[in-house]
Amino acid sequence: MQQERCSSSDRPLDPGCLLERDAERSADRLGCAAVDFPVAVVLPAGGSGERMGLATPKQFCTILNRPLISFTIQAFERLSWIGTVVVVVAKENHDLMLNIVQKCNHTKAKVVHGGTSRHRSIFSGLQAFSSTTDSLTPKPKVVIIHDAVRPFVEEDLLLKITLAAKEQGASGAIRPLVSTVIATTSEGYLDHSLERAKYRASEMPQGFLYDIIFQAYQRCSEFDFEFGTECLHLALQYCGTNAKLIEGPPTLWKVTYKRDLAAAEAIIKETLSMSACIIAGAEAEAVELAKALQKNLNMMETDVIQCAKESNTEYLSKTRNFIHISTTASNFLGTLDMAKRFEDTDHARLYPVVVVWVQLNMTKQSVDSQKTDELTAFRSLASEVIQGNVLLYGIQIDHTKVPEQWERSVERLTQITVALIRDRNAALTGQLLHA
Ligand SMILES: Nc1ccn([C@@H]2O[C@H](COP(=O)(O)OP(=O)(O)OP(=O)(O)O)[C@@H](O)[C@H]2O)c(=O)n1
Ligand SMILES: O=P(O)(O)OC[C@@H](O)[C@@H](O)[C@@H](O)CO
Repeated sequence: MQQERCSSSDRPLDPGCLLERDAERSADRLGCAAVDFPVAVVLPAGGSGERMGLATPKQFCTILNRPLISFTIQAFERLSWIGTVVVVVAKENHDLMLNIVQKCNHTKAKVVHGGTSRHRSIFSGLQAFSSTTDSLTPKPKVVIIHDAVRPFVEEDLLLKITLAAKEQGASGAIRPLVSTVIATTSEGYLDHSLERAKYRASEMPQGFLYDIIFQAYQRCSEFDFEFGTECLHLALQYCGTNAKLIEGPPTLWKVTYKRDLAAAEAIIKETLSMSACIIAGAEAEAVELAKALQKNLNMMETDVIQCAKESNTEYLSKTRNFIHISTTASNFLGTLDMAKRFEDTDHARLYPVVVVWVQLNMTKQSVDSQKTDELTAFRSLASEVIQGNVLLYGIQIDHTKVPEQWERSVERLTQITVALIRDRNAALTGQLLHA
């Protein structure tokens, strides 16, 4: 049954913004306790994404029907100790960005126009804050600068970056170099190589005392604005502030090429598929199937967080995958009720909620007309709830008292369920598959 997957210890760290975890909530409490000064964010998102090679700038490319930039904004917005998130976009993308803010309910976001380079965009973002205290966006004590195309940023790193910036004036995330850095001659030959162990890749987020980074941008040269790529350098060069460097997790990378977008989608889908809630009602056969399915899912590293008699949206903060087991067609109404309740909830708005209706056939005598009616009703419900970001799938499984047959059926049911949860493919919604 065991399916090859990275072990839970190898799994990418939870990007931190997909599911509220107890750890996340306690970290937020930690953040509130440790951060007793105003913190704001500037997300440069004014680029064109040339290296991605798509017509749409990469920050607006979608993952699970949602623009990449929305995942990044949410990674900050969900933290109560973070205030305004200034999003810096090209003028031509202003309305598009306002639409994303409205659709995804990014209540902390403030949209401003960027410049012809990343540094110019960042400076525009910093200028959105005002030094007058009664302003709607008063200047913060610490400002976090983070590329809008780095969607995976965890709270504990943000806390470290923020506290270090408060103490040292500047801080930045770093990662070990993967490739060795070399210098080339003008003819394209090797001039020399750097000792890789002595160097690190500068990543984001970076944190600054607002006054320091604002002053650095006021003093920097046109060359810096045009060709510079490192905010930490500006703080050192123009304010004499030496940034504290903090090593971050592997998920800090910047989405630059198409492969990065595919990797980001894979991480988000994997994170969303880590848990599920099984609702089985009270019928003995359904409860028996729920227990067998739970055992198999746990073996495939999908943690079953609850085998509930009835579902309610409180589980939505812990998982976005719900498996409803019914033994007769009439219980389809239970699935209908669940799917309708999840529609347009805050959670479904940000990530598609998967509802898998498992129909346990106790007899094979259901007449074809009943099956046809049922399938028609199921399909129309699926096409309705998908508008509210609920993906409704169906799987039939025939009950049998023959142990080997039953075990094989449950294994097939598990594999189909895991595939549906992991892939979240809209094309399969409304289908009644057979385990
Ligand atoms: N004039 C610019 C250029 C870049 N950025 C932002 O800075 C971040 C990192 O820059 P990069 O990865 O280089 O983005 P692009 O410039 O869009 O990519 P490319 O160089 O491939 O065109 C991105 O969020 C990008 O939108 C910006 O705000 N303003
Ligand atoms: O040069 P790009 O605009 O692709 O990316 C900017 C990166 O250089 C920057 O995000 C980090 O290196 C930290 O400064």
